[in-house]
Amino acid sequence: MTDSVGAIVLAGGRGSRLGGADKSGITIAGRPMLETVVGAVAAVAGPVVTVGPGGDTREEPAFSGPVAGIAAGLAALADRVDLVVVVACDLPDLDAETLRRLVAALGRPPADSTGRTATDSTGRPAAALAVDTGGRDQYLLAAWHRRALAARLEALGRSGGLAGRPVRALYDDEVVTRVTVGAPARDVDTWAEVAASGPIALAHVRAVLRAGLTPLPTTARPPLEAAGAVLAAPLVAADPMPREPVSAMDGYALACEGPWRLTGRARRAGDDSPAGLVAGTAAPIATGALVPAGSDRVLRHELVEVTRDGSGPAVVTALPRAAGQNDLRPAGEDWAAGHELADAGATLDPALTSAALSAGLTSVTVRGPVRAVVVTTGDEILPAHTPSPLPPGRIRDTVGPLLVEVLGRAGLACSGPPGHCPDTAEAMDAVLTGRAGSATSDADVVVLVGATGRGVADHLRPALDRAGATIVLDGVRVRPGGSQLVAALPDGRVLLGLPGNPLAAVSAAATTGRALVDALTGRSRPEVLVPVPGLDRAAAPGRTRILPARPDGAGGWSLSARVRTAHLADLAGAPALAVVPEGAASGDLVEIIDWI
Ligand SMILES: Nc1nc2c(c(=O)[nH]1)N[C@H]1C(S)=C(S)[C@@H](COP(=O)(O)OP(=O)(O)OC[C@H]3O[C@@H](n4cnc5c(N)ncnc54)[C@H](O)[C@@H]3O)O[C@H]1N2
Ligand code: MOO
Repeated sequence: MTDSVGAIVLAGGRGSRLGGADKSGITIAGRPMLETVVGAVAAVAGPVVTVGPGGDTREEPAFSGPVAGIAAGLAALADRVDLVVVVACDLPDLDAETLRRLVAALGRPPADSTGRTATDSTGRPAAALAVDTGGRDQYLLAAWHRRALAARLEALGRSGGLAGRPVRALYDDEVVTRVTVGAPARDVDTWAEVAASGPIALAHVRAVLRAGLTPLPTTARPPLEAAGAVLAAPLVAADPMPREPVSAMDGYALACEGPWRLTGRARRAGDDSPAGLVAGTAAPIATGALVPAGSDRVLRHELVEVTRDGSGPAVVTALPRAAGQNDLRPAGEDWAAGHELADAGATLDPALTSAALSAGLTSVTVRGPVRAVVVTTGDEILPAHTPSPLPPGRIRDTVGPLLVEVLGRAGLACSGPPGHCPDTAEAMDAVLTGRAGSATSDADVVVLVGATGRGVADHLRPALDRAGATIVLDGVRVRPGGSQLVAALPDGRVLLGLPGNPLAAVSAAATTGRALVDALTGRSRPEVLVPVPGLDRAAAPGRTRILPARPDGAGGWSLSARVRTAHLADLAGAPALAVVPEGAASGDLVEIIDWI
């Protein structure tokens, strides 16, 4: 009789080393890790129980750790099975064969002599535990005799409880056979490990860059000098708005009940007359003028009638429709001193810069603006203004000068015209070590166009190696722009490598360029999501597509189905790029990016 096998897949946890990301949703090699793991498990096990948010069951209490998760999974399996496979959801290389080996090892006496007491009277091990390539136990890749696992959990429950227990505790005092499974036991705990697993999903670019790059230092500057930068601390008003009681309209300042004798001195904006109003009197007042002491109301002149009766002062009477109206803006009507106008992460756009001035701030704490320089590569590239006829095989630079604008929209402030780097190792070394001129050495980010491929003329990767750079991102599962690259240079600059084809360069500048600014400045940025018809036809398997998007004149967007990447003609007249993930279906919302 063969033993029946069930499986517990742990898909909870806080992903603390992943910035709190949900591990099960992380895609490696184009596949969510959870899908890979469940696929492998389903090939060897009958009932499969996933434990975690959105799974079949959850640990009690939530986030109380893997041991509590395994207990919840076992309770859901009940006694339907003899053997239980226990796996974490973060094993992107797991395969069915590895699980079969673990299950098979349960039937044999332990291969290694643990010297511990057997709990199984047959002498078989209680559990078979995977060992990875580094010789480390992988506690969340194992097979168990169900009864042994149940007994072990019960024992742990009695001695200190299951919550927060390290998973290693399951194996203490058990007869465990270790099976060296090697590579399939690799787990993914950090974004660096995600990025090292080959081209990443476009959706992960932001998190990978945030984890792999150091934010720029903060500086305190007057608001106008910080325009375009990102707040590193909340923007807190120093002054109330308005600072003093002022009139919102041209009209009359009034004291107490009317009708009012018009005896007060007229007030203009900028007036600082100390004279007040006595009860029953009025004074003409301009928009923005300080309200005189003693007045408790302002009415715009459309709401009053002014009558002159003989030689006495004119009389101001409120019209019936003035009931309940008051055009006096008390101090602090819009905000009080100490009010938080914007959170850290907000961009000092012209509006927020202006608001900082309204709030009386003389200095704001910011990161950025990120300073960038564009360097094109390729011996075939001639300056954009080169007259015809061009020598055979040469082309004009059709993207460098325009990238400055695209990068600016993404939040990268480019200084000067693009530089050019010939296809030699020495020239590339000079760019990466800052010897290529002050523009490249002063920049926070060097944006390199071309040379991201692995062709005969591409010197970038060997040069990064020689420079001692750390590659943070090498390839994205996106078309166009798949070969893009981001590296941290030892001197603190960041290299953004854009693929050479012009449309790919623009597309990567608009998407990864934005994510790069987010990472370097802590910028927060909401995505713009819109419905787009015909999405299923636009989506492609295996990668995200970036397609030119045009307003359709009826409140929606239409996408270009086909794009050629060697020029920007297909982008002409398209103010946005649409990000169409693999598997996008009609009715889904897609992100659109205003690339220009
Ligand atoms: N064996 C493979 N070859 C290529 C692949 C691939 O997957 N396997 N991908 C292709 C794609 S897609 C792109 S994009 C490029 C990316 O390669 P590079 O970043 O190394 O780009 P270059 O080779 O330097 O240039 C590519 C193409 O673009 C033209 N170019 C470059 N700079 C400019 C410029 N400033 N203005 C106008 N045109 C420019 C250059 O002449 C090339 O024609 O790799 C493909 N190959
Ligand atoms: O980067 Mo290429 O399509 O992706 O032109």
